[in-house]
Amino acid sequence: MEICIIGAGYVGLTTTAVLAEFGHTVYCIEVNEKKINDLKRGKVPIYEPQLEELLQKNKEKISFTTDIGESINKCSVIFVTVGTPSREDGSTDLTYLYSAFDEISLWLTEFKTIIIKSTVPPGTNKSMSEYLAEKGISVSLFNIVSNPEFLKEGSAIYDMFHPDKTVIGLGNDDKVSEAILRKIYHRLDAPFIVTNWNGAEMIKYASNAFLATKISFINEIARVCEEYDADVMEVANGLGTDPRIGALFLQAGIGYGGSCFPKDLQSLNYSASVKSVHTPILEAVQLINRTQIDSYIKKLGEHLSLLKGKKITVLGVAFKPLTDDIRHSPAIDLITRLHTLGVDVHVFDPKAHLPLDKRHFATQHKTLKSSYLDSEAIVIATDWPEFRRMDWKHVKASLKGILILDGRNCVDKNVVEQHGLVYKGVGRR
Ligand SMILES: NC(=O)c1ccc[n+]([C@@H]2O[C@H](COP(=O)([O-])OP(=O)(O)OC[C@H]3O[C@@H](n4cnc5c(N)ncnc54)[C@H](O)[C@@H]3O)[C@@H](O)[C@H]2O)c1
Ligand SMILES: O=c1ccn([C@@H]2O[C@H](COP(=O)(O)OP(=O)(O)O[C@H]3O[C@H](CO)[C@@H](O)[C@H](O)[C@H]3O)[C@@H](O)[C@H]2O)c(=O)[nH]1
Repeated sequence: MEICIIGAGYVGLTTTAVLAEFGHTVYCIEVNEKKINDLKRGKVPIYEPQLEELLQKNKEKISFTTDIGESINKCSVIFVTVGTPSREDGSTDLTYLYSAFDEISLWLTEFKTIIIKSTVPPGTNKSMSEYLAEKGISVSLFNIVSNPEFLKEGSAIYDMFHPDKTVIGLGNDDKVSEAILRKIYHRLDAPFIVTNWNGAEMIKYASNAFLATKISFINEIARVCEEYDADVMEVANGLGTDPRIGALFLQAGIGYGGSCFPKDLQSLNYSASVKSVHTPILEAVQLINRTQIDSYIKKLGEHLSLLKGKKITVLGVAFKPLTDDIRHSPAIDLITRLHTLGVDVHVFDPKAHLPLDKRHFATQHKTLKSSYLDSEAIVIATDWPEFRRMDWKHVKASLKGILILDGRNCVDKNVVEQHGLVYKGVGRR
């Protein structure tokens, strides 16, 4: 099939690569000219494992362009993958979605299936259908389908090839889109969950809210563990063996971040509140996450007695490993807090960089080893694989202090202690 993908971000580029691998011809349309020029030269603007290789492998089937009209004319299917960020009040900013629909509307002369992959609040697919109708476009010229995406950054390609389900939400009278979606995704071995527009939108928000709840739950349990000489890793292990609970997303740490959980929880909260639905669980999940860094700043203060003027190394800038994405990164929150307290902050991340407006908060090093030379303490803020297997002998010889504060519970406590260093984790004994 010939498919248009609007937006060349994490979701748009992954969808482009995977659908091309499935044999489709893909036109990836993006407003940012620099991104398109880079992509045309084979330069992928984000770091995501396997993405560059898969785009390169399928380059004959992929066109990158800023010209929406020319591409739409060739395609019967349009995926919309533009960003849907949060507004100040927690509501979702749908500006990019509306701008994409404004552009699509100019070229709707033949029937198209418009698939919204962006995460959008309940009611949005319906609103977009009405929006096109209000522009005078006949409803016989389009079907809108909600097809939320569940990939995780750092394993986006794998996740898109191996989803646990494909969710599609259809308009009331839509009898044709399910077959089209099944044809697009013919290579996937996963059940289809077919519901209405609002059902699909809610599945996406409920999924992210539930995952974030698991994380805040285990972080709260970690706080209690610390007071009772219990180890949250052992508790999570025991807890996760119950299949009704499940072992995943029970990793205690300095909190969740990223481009999805923070904004999607706020958005769901907002969608509920405008209908006067009280959501104490969602609020508690966010409160725990907002305050999770506090106790680790306190631990640093207790160990070093005075933080002001001390040299401390933070390992990690990205919100999670295997990505250069820094949106809502807890590592950056931590760096910001330490900078505000007068700490001389030094950082290292294998892929991510501090944003321009926060570059002066810390010295960012090009190598791991140079980042901790003469530091009083190391704080692990992102669980990159290279931090798990650090050369602890070298660390001990290079540090001025002895504290390793593992904000992701990702390094071996015993190995660290064997090297004469002091280990403190999250909810650890
Ligand atoms: N990042 C993830 O891991 C992930 C996973 C699942 C779902 N989602 C959801 O998918 C959506 C996209 O997320 P993302 O992280 O890929 O966003 P992103 O910000 O990385 O990419 C969006 C891209 O769309 C482009 N764009 C905006 N308006 C456009 C227009 N009118 N025409 C063409 N291009 C346009 C932007 O320039 C940008 O490059 C969001 O709703 C997000 O919540 C993201
Ligand atoms: O046990 C855990 C698991 C994750 N995290 C943190 O949670 C955040 C989010 O991690 P993850 O969910 O792995 O990455 P995302 O790429 O944000 O993916 C989430 O958000 C996407 C966008 O909606 C969804 O598609 C995915 O299904 C959903 O997992 C990161 O800061 C992680 O460090 C923890 O603290 N403990």
